[in-house]
Amino acid sequence: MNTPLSTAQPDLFGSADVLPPGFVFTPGFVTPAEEAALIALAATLPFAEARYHQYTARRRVVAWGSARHAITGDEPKRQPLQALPPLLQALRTRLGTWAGLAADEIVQVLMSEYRPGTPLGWHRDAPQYELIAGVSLGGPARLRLRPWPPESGDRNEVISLDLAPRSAYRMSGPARWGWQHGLPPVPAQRWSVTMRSARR
Ligand SMILES: O=C(O)CCC(=O)C(=O)O
Ligand SMILES: [Fe+2]
Repeated sequence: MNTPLSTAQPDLFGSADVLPPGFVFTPGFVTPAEEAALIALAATLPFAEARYHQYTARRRVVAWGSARHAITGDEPKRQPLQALPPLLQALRTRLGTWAGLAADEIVQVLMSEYRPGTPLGWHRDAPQYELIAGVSLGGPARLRLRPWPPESGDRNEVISLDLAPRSAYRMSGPARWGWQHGLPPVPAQRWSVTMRSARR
């Protein structure tokens, strides 16, 4: 059956044919043991709320990367990439390989913590970045995507994708530049690790 994007049904979540071009999703990218180790690492990190454009985001983040590549320039706990913990260095190499990047092309690593009930508002990532790749840990989340700018498509055309724990996603091309994304409030504690290359 041919299901239009605007009425994507729950049983189609994760199906590649309903995702925007340039969006790649894969379940089971990390093992439960790797996930547990990353969550244990998170417990040691100095998460803080970050200003995101004009508002303070409710998720808390830790960022590694040069000042030039900070999302907004005012993340409270930004650290150099050389200070990236070994577990995240290994993930940077693996996620980069999966996303088609050399590890050194990834100029920013962001770990985010979403306490239960925390949303992430509609946005496109800052334009100084090109490719975005992320891994989900802990609780589930539903990623929503809508065309951007609005006149480029049907504004009611919202695609939802369940981001299962341990899955990975990658956004480039149209999915990255021609769509916004956001998360409705998460039902349970969740972490994500997102990585970005510099805009070419
Ligand atoms: O938590 C996620 O997987 C999404 C994060 C995101 O969209 C971002 O950091 O820009
Ligand atoms: Fe984003």
